[in-house]
Amino acid sequence: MTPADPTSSSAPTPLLVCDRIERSFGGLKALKSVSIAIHPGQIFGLVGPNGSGKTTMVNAITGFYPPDAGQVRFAGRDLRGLKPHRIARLGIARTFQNLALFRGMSVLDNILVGRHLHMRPGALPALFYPFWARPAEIRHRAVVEEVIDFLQLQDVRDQPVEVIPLGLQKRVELARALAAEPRLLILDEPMAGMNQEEKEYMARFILDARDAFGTAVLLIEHHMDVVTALTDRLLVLTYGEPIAEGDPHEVIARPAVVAAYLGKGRSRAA
Ligand SMILES: Nc1ncnc2c1ncn2[C@@H]1O[C@H](COP(=O)(O)OP(=O)(O)OP(=O)(O)O)[C@@H](O)[C@H]1O
Repeated sequence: MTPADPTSSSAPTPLLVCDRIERSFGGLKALKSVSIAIHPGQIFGLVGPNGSGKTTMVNAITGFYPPDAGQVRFAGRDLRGLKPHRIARLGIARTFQNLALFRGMSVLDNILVGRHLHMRPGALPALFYPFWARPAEIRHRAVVEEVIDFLQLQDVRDQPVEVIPLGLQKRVELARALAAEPRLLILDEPMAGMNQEEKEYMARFILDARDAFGTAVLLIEHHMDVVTALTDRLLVLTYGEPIAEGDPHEVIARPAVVAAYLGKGRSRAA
C-alpha cells in the first residue's frame, strides 16, 4: 500500500463525488439522496435488488439522465449541464448492461470507436493530414493495439463482433471503454450471462486494468462473490435509497442488506 492508499476511503481527494443525488421518473423517486465518493484507483461496488436505482445512478453521473437535485463532481469539476459526450471526454467511460456493440463491424473497429472522443475531425487537420492528423491516427491505433494485447483479443480482432461468444463480446466492450483511456470506468453488470470461467477472466482483467492504468472503477454487479472479491468499498441501494456502505464483506452480512435481497421489507442499516 502506498501512503495515499487509493483503496482507502480516507485517501485525500476523491475523483468522483456524487452529493445527495435525486432523480424521479414521473411519480417514481428512483434515487433518494444518494451520495458516492470514489478515489483514484479504487474499485467501488454499487449493488441492490432489481429496480433499486443502480443504472439510474450511472445515468446521473454520465449525463444521460441528469439529476433533479444534488451535485456530481468529477476531478473537481461540476458536471451540471454537461452533455454525455462532454462528460465522457473528461475521462469517464462506461459499458452497458445490455451489450452496445456495433454488429457488422470487426472487433478491432468496435474498439477503435472508443477513441472517437479523442479524434478532432475537421477541414484543417484533413488538409494537413500528413503533419497533423496522421500522427494522431497512429497514436489511436497504438492505444487500440495495446488494449487488444492487454485483454488478449488478438485471436478475434478481425472477426465480426456478433460471431464471437458473449463472454468475449463483453470483453470487447471493456476494451472499447479502456481505449478511451478513462480515469473512471463504469461497468454495468460486466459479467451478466457469463459462465464461471468467463467471469474469472473478466474479474482478472478488471483488477489488471486498475493496477496497470490506475483507473478508478464503479462496478455494478449482481454476483456477490465477484463483488466481495473485487471491490474496495460497497454501497447498497434499495428502492433508490442507500441502506448500507463500507467494507464489502461486512456490508453484505448486515441484516438490512440480507433482508433487502431476500425481499423481506425495507429495514435500514445504521
Ligand atoms: N427512463 C425511465 N423511465 C421511467 N422509469 C425509469 C426509467 N429508468 C429507470 N426507471 C425506473 O427507475 C427505477 C430504478 O431503475 P434502474 O434501472 O436504475 O434500477 P437498477 O437497480 O439498475 O435495476 P436492474 O438491476 O434491474 O438493472 C425502476 O423502478 C425503473 O423502472
